[in-house]
Amino acid sequence: MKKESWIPKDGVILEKAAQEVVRYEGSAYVLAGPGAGKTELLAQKACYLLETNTSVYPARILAISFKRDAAKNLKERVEKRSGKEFANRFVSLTYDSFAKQIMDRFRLTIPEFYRPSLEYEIVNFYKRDVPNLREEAEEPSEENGWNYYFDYDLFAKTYANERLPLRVDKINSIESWYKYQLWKNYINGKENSSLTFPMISRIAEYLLRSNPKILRAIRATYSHVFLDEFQDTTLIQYDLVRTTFMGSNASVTAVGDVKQKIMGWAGALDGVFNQFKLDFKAKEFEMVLNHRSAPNLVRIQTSIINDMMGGSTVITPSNKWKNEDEGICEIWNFTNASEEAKTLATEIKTWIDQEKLERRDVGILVRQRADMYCDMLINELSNLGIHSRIEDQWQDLLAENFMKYIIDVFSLATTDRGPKAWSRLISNVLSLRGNDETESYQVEKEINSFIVEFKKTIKYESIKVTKKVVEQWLDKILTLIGLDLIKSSYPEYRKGKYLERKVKQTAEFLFYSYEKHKVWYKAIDDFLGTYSIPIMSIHKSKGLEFESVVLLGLEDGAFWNFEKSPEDETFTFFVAMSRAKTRMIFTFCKNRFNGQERSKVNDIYQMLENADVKQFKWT
Ligand SMILES: Nc1ncnc2c1ncn2[C@@H]1O[C@H](COP(=O)(O)OP(=O)(O)OP(=O)(O)O)[C@@H](O)[C@H]1O
Repeated sequence: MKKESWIPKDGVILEKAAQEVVRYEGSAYVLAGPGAGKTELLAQKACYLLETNTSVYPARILAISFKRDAAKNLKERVEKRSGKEFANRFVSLTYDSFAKQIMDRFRLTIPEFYRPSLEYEIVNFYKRDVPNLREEAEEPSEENGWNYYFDYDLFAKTYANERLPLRVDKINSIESWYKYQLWKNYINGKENSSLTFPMISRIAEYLLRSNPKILRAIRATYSHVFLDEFQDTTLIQYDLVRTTFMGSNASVTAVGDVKQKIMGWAGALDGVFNQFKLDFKAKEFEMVLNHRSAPNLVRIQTSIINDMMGGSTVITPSNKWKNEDEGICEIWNFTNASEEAKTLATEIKTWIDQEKLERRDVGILVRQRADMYCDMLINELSNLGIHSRIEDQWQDLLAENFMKYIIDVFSLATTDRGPKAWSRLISNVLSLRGNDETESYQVEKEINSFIVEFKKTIKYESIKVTKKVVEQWLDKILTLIGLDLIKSSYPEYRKGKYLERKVKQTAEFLFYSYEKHKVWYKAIDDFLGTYSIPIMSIHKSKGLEFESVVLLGLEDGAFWNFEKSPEDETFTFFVAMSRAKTRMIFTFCKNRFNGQERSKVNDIYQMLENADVKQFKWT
């Protein structure tokens, strides 16, 4: 297709800056607030590049996101709009999987000291692991004049901040000595190495930097690179991107919102947009529309942005709304937590009934510990016949690459909603096996006869459904689809027992849903969360949106780190409040746990007051 004839997909109308970004050929960065359509812009740009052959065949486009479900969502949008064939050239990965794929693929070129064993374990390294490290290593004698007291927290955050190789001759402090020990122990200390993702990123970066041939090959693969949620990129992640693409022919487009930088605690790089601008000679674009939130919410968000950042940003709601005052934002004050739970449950039920909301249209967010903050609410909702669940574990599991096969086979065997699942499944299997449409008859026959049999098994009443039985069914489904192919097509499954572990977890969760409903078609929906109000931490809500949002516990206790990191915590609050399309409720509960105040988070309340957000006292 000619560039001039291309128009955005699905009837989407892009604002002027977004249209320019789609067609801009150089590297660029796009700053835009919540709901501006940053992710949507990347999907549209991918369609444009592929359909107009601006990304010249057979080059690929690489998109890097933070979360697995975000990467999957982006890929699906491109696939839906441009078709599988084009979408095959759109590679959508997380930072972690990008680094891991490079390391796994070129493992043998890594210098011995840093080369992990073929099978390795992925681990985390926290502050609490530092004492173990100290115990395991034989500490050097104290004659060197070093200060033997060091900050474990800082160490755990920065152990991989330096580029490899570590210089033995530069070991001049207890921290640098332990950094070296950590790499040595984790890589070579046991038969199988243990690696954290920051270590994997560092190894991948080192590998590319020291192997120009491999670097050239990777650069030749990608014509364009997209970086989503760029504000949260860490020093280590950025270093990998820079080594891979700075000075290459790839145009790199980074999108993000500095006001949603919520990974500061995890090392998000300050000033990363400026650094990117210099390194990639990138042009700045700014988008000013908010396609998500109702006008009154956009007004409040804008007031808060201007309080947070200074200046006088203007953000415009989209023109789909009828009135300027559409959108509710309120603070609800409670004295005790059981009243809070009862009131919220009753109100949520009213929203669902009167506004015909689906369960998934309501999002309940907490700063942390959803289990502790929401147990009463979960019970009260359940008393009213509304199921809710803490999404964190499901979110990651449902984004697994093998899940689509399992869900479609299961749905086809247990429900009557056939045609969509059927054509999706066949098309996914054909593409996994590298077959073309002419071979579809054979594949359809094979899968159909499996499903006919599977239906009988599932319906067979005397079968006692247990976790083990479900696990066996899942194994059979994956064997039908092609277990080896699944392993070879998705790099995360190539090594170790990760796939087995995830299949086991799927069986466990499916079984749990089955136990609740005792009929499979309901169990599948339950597993997918169709019947549940999602509850999650603000961090997990990044990139998501809901018709109505409740942020439960805008209190000192929940935002306990506010004094130490006011900026991070304010941005976190801002992420929460910008998830709402039409209703945003904050709650404060005086007697939660051992009593709550709002003095530490007073700045947030002040900003809400400045924006004329009203408070209500319920009890
Ligand atoms: N040009 C557009 N026209 C109409 N709707 C749009 C457009 N762009 C995005 N949207 C819709 O607006 C919502 C927000 O889009 P998206 O998630 O891409 O925003 P974002 O900038 O990534 O948001 P955030 O940073 O808050 O996560 C989505 O429902 C999306 O479908």
